[in-house]
Amino acid sequence: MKLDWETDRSPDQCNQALAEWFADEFEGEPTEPPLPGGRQAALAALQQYDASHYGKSRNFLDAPVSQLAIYLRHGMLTMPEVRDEMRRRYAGSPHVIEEFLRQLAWRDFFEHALEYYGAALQDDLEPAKHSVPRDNRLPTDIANGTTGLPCIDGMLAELFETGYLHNHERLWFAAYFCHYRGLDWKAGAELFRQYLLDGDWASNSASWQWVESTFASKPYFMNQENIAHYSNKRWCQGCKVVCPFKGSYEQLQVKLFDRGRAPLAVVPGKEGRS
Ligand SMILES: Cc1cc2nc3c(=O)[nH]c(=O)nc-3n(C[C@H](O)[C@H](O)[C@H](O)COP(=O)(O)OP(=O)(O)OC[C@H]3O[C@@H](n4cnc5c(N)ncnc54)[C@H](O)[C@@H]3O)c2cc1C
Repeated sequence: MKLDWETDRSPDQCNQALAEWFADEFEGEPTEPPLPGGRQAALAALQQYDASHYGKSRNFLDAPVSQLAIYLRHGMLTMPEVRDEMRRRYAGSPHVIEEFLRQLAWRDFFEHALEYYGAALQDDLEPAKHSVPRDNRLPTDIANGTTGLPCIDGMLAELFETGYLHNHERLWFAAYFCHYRGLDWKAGAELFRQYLLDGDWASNSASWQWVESTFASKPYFMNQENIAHYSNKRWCQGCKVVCPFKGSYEQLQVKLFDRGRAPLAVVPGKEGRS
């Protein structure tokens, strides 16, 4: 079937064509994507994105990020195009886009990792740098977004409804999944691939392994202070639950990793690559 997305089909016709094309692949009615698809929309998003405050603000949920990963993931933009456009636009002040290009380089590195490791990237690349066992199920409270923790359920609702999560939310959720729930990163990575519009095999699996410490020298985890600060207290204000993330990094390290076994050189990851 030939699909000409950019020219002769209305959104309704595109949805209809998709529904027929992927009839056995999804449940429910087709829905409008949160971002317009296609090459023209991708180029417009690239041209409109103001990266001048990216370095200082990217870790904050309220700060505008580019959302270009969705277009990169689906081949609507290439990494060299994004890099060159940013370099051209910020030629007079290259330091402004240093952090943006660094993140793009991570994406490039993860694609090389996938090329190098192949299917092995979907399995532990190294032993975890802790000795806490993992359970490979996806618990129903997570699958349904009903864990009872407002922040985690908020992130899950956002994932399910929009197909997007900010990088910091991805890190927090992955740390919750692996370290606070003791679950296998592969089940979490599968959940992300299922719902993220930019879900892929390279950045997704490599990032989950980075959080778990099977592709990094230490596990990444966060505390409540970190979530409250970078989310501008989005969920913490008025939160009534007993917060599992409350405590210093030193206290949480003991709680998460020192369960009667000697931890393997665990160092608290405050920000790391996030
Ligand atoms: C657990 C976990 C799972 C992830 N899964 C995916 C995934 O399936 N697909 C995906 O594309 N990215 C994934 N990422 C990386 C990152 O979170 C997204 O690329 C980014 O949040 C996409 O939003 P954006 O385009 O607005 O990014 P921006 O912050 O605007 O960044 C610009 C571009 O740089 C690249 N980039 C930014 N942050 C990262 C990062 N931490 N690692 C690698 N590249 C980065 C992306 O290509 C992004 O489009 C994951 C990160 C984590 C922690």
